Amino acid sequence: MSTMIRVDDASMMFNMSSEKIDNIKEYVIRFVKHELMFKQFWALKHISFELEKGDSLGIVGLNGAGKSTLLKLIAGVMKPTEGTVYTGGGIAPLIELGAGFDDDLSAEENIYLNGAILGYSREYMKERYNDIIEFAELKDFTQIPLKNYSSGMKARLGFAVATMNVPDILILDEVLSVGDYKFQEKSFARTKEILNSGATVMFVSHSVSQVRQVCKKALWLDNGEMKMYGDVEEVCSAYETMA
Ligand SMILES: Nc1ncnc2c1ncn2[C@@H]1O[C@H](COP(=O)(O)OP(=O)(O)OP(=O)(O)O)[C@@H](O)[C@H]1O
Repeated sequence: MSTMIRVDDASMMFNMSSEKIDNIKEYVIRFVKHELMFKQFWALKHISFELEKGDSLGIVGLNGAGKSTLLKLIAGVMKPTEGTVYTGGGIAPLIELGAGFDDDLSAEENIYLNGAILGYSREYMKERYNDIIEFAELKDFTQIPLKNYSSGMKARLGFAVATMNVPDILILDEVLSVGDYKFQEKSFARTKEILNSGATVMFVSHSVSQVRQVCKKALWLDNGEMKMYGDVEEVCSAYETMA
């Protein structure tokens, strides 16, 4: 089996300003004078695990436990302060759906723009276009600027674009709770399809039942530390009774 994700003793530290500064001028003066006071905050501490092709890992934990931070390290959005993160394939990070969209452009323009950013040709995107619009259920809204979309419509478009291909690694941060009930079922089914095609999936959700349905393994994060890692049922039951 091939290793798709390897996290080796990764820790993430943020500098938090420890005093309240009300205006930018004072901030700049203090910055230049090296008078800014920072407090070190470790959002993740000594995280290690390894996932192979086809593995699915759910991450559970209370608010602020470090779940999204861990996904951002895997997606390459941030580098760990200490330790290493290895990924072995193309990643579809669904962290903030529609983050790459331009609100002044229509859905059609955004789809082609997104395709271009991801390196796909116009012809290729033309082939995928109808599938994307159909999946997002936006047939009657393709020419409207995204600023006039509801947040659910935007999220649907984001999910449809991000999952138009089966990636090697799929990263989902609370995205199966976007859209209405019907769309949630559809996006859930597509996630299962992607998993069944052999992708490696990392999934963050506050819904423990969704984690159980999607994942084989689970990681319980507690204040940035690995509280428990292993079989999804064991970790989720412990989390439900102890958290
Ligand atoms: N860019 C940042 N700068 C400073 N602190 C940050 C930054 N990003 C995250 N944090 C802090 O790191 C901690 C972990 O945040 P994170 O978003 O990973 O938690 P989470 O488990 O995903 O929480 P939630 O369930 O509420 O979404 C929090 O205390 C948060 O305030």
